[in-house]
Amino acid sequence: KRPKNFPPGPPVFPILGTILQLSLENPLKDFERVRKTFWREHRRFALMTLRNFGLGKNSMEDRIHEEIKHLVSTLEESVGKTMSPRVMFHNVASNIICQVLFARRYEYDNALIKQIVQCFTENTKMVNGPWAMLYDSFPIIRNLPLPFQKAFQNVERGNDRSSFSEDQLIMYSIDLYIAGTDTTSNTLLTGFLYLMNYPHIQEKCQQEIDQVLEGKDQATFEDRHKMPYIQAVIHEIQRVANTVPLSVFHCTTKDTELMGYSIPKDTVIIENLTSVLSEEGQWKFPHEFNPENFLDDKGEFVKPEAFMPFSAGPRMCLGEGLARMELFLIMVTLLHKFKFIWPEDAGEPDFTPVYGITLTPKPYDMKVQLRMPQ
Ligand code: HEM
Repeated sequence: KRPKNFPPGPPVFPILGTILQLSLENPLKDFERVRKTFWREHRRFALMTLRNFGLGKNSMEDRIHEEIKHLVSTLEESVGKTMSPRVMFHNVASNIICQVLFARRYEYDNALIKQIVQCFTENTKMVNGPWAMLYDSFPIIRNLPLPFQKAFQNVERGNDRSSFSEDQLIMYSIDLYIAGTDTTSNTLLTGFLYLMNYPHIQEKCQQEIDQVLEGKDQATFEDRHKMPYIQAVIHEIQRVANTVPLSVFHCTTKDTELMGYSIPKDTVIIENLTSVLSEEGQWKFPHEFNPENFLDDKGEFVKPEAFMPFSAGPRMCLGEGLARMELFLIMVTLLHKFKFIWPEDAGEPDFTPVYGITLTPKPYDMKVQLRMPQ
């Protein structure tokens, strides 16, 4: 039952609540429909300033460059061939966060890391998929042998159960590992999918990189201030990638008043980042891939307030600083060295992502060519 003075919303049915009004496969369109009808006034709240906790700067940059060297040699082995970048980008993001957490990296074909990446990839699709929604909505089914049990098994696999649940440190490390791997890798995958299919944008990036890096052997994060176009492209990639479309679900910890409405303690709050990142009126080209969304008339980089792929507020992504550094250094280094080509036999690109707690591009192949004599 809708509590007294609760914000307006779709009709609620006994027992079922609002579940019939959401597609279990991919509710993003339904949230958009519901937002248009009931939640327009809340937009202001979604436009709060981003806060960046960041991570130690120079040491981080060195770690990222160290990993990029492995990435570059993997790509060099693929020059002239077609390869699938999915596992590779997962490994890169995974190794960078592993360096932070455990001071070590894993070879890209390491069996343990392959298994972990596989488990987390499955879980990010399951966590807000149809079975998870049923799990959340109907506590009575939680002990039944239904497919959501697989998600719990995935988390437990390879760990000693008794110490696993007791050791908070392990939980923190896993949180950071998951948060730092799937997000960055899927953003990179989306980025290269678009750059291959918008070759003029890829070339324009390369021209700017060549100019700024002339005579230097590698990029620094500071170089971003001299690269407004690259900055715009990376931000536009993050905007269209919409990597964490519903952010992380929150919950009110006490009875809350919001714009005159009452929201009781323990209400689930879902942030619709999808709608902010493509909202008409906030973007010059809300529905296309166009770096102009982040450039002013003079070609200078500008960041509209509605750019919030890392969410907002006191619980916003604490890895934003690391993620932005990774995206910049990886994109710049790879575009400097290589040209990425959509294979002739790959057909029309499909930009529609696979829904989960993170959005993932459908698997694709890419062709790699060296740009400069090595
Ligand atoms: C492109 C990459 C990334 C995107 C789009 C992204 C996005 C997000 C979003 C939307 C949230 C939810 C914030 C909220 O609850 O309001 C979040 C939380 C979080 N992210 Fe990221 N993230 C990225 C990379 C990273 C990286 C590299 C790390 C590694 C340290 C990380 C660590 C975290 C953590 C620990 C949280 C939970 C914060 C909390 O609950 O207080 N993220 N991220």
